[in-house]
Amino acid sequence: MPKYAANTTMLFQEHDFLDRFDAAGKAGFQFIEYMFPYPYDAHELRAKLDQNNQTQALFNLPAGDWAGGDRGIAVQPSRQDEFREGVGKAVDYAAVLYKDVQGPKLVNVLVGKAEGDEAITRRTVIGNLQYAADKFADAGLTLIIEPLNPYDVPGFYLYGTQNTLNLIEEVGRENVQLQYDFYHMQRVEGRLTQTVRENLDKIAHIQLADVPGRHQPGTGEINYPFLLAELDRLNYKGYVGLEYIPEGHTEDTLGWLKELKTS
Ligand SMILES: O=C(O)C(=O)[C@H](O)CO
Ligand SMILES: [Mg+2]
Repeated sequence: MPKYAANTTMLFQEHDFLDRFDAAGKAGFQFIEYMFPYPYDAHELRAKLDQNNQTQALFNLPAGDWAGGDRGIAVQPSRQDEFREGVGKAVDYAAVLYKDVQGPKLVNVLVGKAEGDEAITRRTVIGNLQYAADKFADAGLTLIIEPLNPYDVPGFYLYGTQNTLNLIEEVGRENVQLQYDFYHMQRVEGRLTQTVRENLDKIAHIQLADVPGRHQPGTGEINYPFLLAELDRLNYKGYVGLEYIPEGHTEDTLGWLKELKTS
């Protein structure tokens, strides 16, 4: 069975962020992911994890001015210094959040919205991801790249599995893999079962939400009981991040997971 991680950027918003570790712990979550640790002191976050006997599963590289519309900056030539400074910051946070963690230590990158010449953009994003991968390799970290969907994030540089695998190939580093979000990929390409079957060796992290609406499994078109059983059949032992907008109180949206665990 995969290791299910509560995404506390999206879940448990009934609580202040630091209290979400406790709420997730009470709901039975041992693994925690969220987007950005940076508004908080790393040691403060680590203390919350330790208090709840939890393990950090994932966090993201700094992605620019999120509220201002940035969804990453790795593709923007004019922000190379800012991107590379963010790599250093992520390495510092990982040293605290992933200390003594066994298994892969994952940091996700959203590459951002392209600006200007395609060839320059491509050279920029490959150079930045190679820089990040090399710094991460020194720190024992895995860089994972997440494609999104154009309906939620128009203008983003990276949609779809194959585009992302092509980019990973061009980056050419051992410690760079795919972050596969069932929600985004259902909206872009479908083929969820086939894609996972064909590429599981390249997928370092999986996330889920249903379509439409990005709510909990069972509210939309994706057959999660089948899909998650398929992950078991494929012996996927990585994380599945619960990255959905709860329809109702978070604790009331977890029935599907309880059923899964008892089935
Ligand atoms: O948007 C997503 O699906 C992600 O996973 C990003 O990391 C932001 O949460
Ligand atoms: Mg995601």
